[in-house]
Amino acid sequence: MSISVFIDGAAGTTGLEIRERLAGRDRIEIVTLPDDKRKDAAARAEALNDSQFVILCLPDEAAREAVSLIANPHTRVIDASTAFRVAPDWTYGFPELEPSQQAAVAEASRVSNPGCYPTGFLALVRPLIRAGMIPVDWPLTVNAMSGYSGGGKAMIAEFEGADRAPAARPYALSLAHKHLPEMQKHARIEHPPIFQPSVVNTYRGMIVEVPLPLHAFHRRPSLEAVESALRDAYKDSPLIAVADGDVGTVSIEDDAGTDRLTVRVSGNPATGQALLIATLDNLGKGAAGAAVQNLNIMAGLDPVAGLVL
Ligand SMILES: NC(=O)C1=CN([C@@H]2O[C@H](COP(=O)(O)OP(=O)(O)OC[C@H]3O[C@@H](n4cnc5c(N)ncnc54)[C@H](OP(=O)(O)O)[C@@H]3O)[C@@H](O)[C@H]2O)C=CC1
Ligand SMILES: CC(=O)N[C@@H](CCC(=O)OP(=O)(O)O)C(=O)O
Repeated sequence: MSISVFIDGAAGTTGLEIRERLAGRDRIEIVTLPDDKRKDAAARAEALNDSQFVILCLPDEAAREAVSLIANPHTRVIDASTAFRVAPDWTYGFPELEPSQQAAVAEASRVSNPGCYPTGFLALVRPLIRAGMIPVDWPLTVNAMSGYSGGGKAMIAEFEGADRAPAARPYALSLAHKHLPEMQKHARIEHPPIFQPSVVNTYRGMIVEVPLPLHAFHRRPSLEAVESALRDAYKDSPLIAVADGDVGTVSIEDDAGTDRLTVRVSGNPATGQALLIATLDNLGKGAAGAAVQNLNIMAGLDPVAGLVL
């Protein structure tokens, strides 16, 4: 028996990537609307209510509208937007985040797909906070860079249309990026981190970095202990891996074009300063890959079916 999956926003950057991952899959019937109906509220309401699963790849306001159009208890929703990521009645769709999270996603009716930057940040810090290595009241900082597809169709047009697109553009300089509430809530920390991203002139890929002064933590964990805790957290994960050996060089292309996320632990043992680094694809584990992983889990299918490993 197959499942029906309506992709609302299927013509957008994330929607197209989800379609690619679902195309040709057994047991999945993809529902999309013709171009002249894709913003028609009545047509969307019908597809939203007739499908077993819907994946929303829309701006926040349109995602909220889509959820309000669902008038039955059967349709299960995965929302790729920021709209519901800290909503108490939604399940956060990061199956690797906690030992119980995959089971929670499997049962859920409403799943919020994580933001791309929080995916990197949480993969780096949540196991260390859970293990008591990073104190919950520590003022964490995060620096990151993203390919320009992270800003959707509008930013793609901006970078690809410009005579001279910037090589790198730091932003969110007022330290109020929309991902802060999500980072704080799901890391389970007392203060939002200082988060300062940059968009760079490449289509896809991300690097997320968290520096840690291990010498200042009351337990003074070693670099080896930090790496071991992260390795333990992801030992059974098909998508998240902790890199072996010397970190060497890191590039934004490392996991671009895949649904993987790689964690690296670097630093200076003499000073007790660590640098945690995650690479991922903003459109892979940062968006479409995660949405398809959540769909697979909710539908009782192989969690990584259709993903690029
Ligand atoms: N890009 C990324 O790396 C990531 C994106 N996300 C999130 O995923 C969501 C989609 O982002 P992204 O794909 O980048 O954005 P895009 O702008 O590329 O695509 C959004 C799509 O939604 C359509 N749309 C807008 N309003 C409506 C409406 N009322 N009804 C139906 N369709 C509508 C747009 O139509 P039109 O084509 O006419 O503009 C467009 O096709 C956003 O919430 C974003 O924050 C999450 C993680 C990463
Ligand atoms: C480069 C760029 O602009 N990136 C986006 C985040 C992309 C993402 O994670 O999407 P959500 O909007 O769903 O959270 C930004 O910083 O707003």
